[in-house]
Amino acid sequence: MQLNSFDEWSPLKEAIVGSAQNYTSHQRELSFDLFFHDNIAGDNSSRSEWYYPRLTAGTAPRSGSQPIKQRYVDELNEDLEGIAKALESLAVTVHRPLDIAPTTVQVRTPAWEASVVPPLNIRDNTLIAGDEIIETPPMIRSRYFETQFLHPVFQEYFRQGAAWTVMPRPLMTDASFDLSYVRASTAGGPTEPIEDPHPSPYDVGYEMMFDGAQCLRLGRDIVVNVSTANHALGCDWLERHLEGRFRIHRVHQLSDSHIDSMVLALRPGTLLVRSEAVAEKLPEQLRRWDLIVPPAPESDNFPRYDDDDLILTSKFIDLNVLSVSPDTVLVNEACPELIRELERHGFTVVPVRHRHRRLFGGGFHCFTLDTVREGGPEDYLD
Ligand SMILES: NC(=[NH2+])NCCC[C@H](N)C(=O)O
Repeated sequence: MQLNSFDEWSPLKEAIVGSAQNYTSHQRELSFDLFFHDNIAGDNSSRSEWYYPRLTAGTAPRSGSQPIKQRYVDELNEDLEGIAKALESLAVTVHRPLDIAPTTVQVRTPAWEASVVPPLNIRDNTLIAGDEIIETPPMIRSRYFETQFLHPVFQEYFRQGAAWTVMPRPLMTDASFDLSYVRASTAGGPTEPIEDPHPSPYDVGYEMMFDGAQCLRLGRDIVVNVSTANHALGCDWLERHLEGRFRIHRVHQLSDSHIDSMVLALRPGTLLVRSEAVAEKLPEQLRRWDLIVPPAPESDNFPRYDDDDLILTSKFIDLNVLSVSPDTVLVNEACPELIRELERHGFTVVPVRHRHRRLFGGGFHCFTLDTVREGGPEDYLD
């Protein structure tokens, strides 16, 4: 089918589901620590205090490769199969990425090298803007070529007529990163400092670094979270590139980067939000929509982990639901409060198992990329 995805809720026809095959480790280095700063270093607004492994007291290394227990990877892959099956049972055609090779693959550029991670949170590095695939410039070095694992699928959409664009790639030296957000957000919580950036002959100042998951798509409007100078450059690019086709609405520091555990659009006129405070930061037209604010998740929603298991998301990660239609939503079965709340608002909930979302940085919305939905470039903000 032709690529067509303008919103987050209209009837879903085709989607890609990420893969965790051969996920063996996280590589802790500057770009990883910066990206997950709010989770691994801690900030009171998003970090859970429940049995949070203490990095300084525990055995977790502060830099280098940190192995992930095979059991978690196996269970994650089982859950990913379950997500794919659930979508297929709802008549959605599911595509899967290429698997990465079982031996550790390294990426090397003139400026640095990093070990590659599998294409799991595929929402992050691609934005589908209507009939166009836009590969976004990553913020984590190990994800630099992640979209290549999606190329067999992208090539097929290209053959069917899709536009396909790659945003400019950063040199991504330490000096490329705007550290102001993480430096400011360390106030008030137990924190660990970000390593000092090292100079490189390839320094060019702040560069464009931006994830597709910073965007909330609403027909002809796209709401974009901008928290750093890197994001602002990415958003400038997007605005110029999409001019005349989409309207961009910036929100300032709604989260560290991704928007999809803060606010999700479930149907025209209805938003699922983490809190009332989140809703206040949204563009004015959206503040008139109905808000669903579910009760904060309970600690027993999550597995208990060891001190050397890195936790990469906040406790709000299960807000990261995937809409299959304006009245049907895929929700983590471990989240009874959220399920009840959505049912109370008239949604049909399809409960699906996903155990280790806090270890792998994403929920159902992050793990998927919706490539074909029925909706078009409607104006929902009028
Ligand atoms: N597209 C994504 N990977 N989204 C995940 C965002 C998770 C968010 N940082 C949280 O901790 O709640």
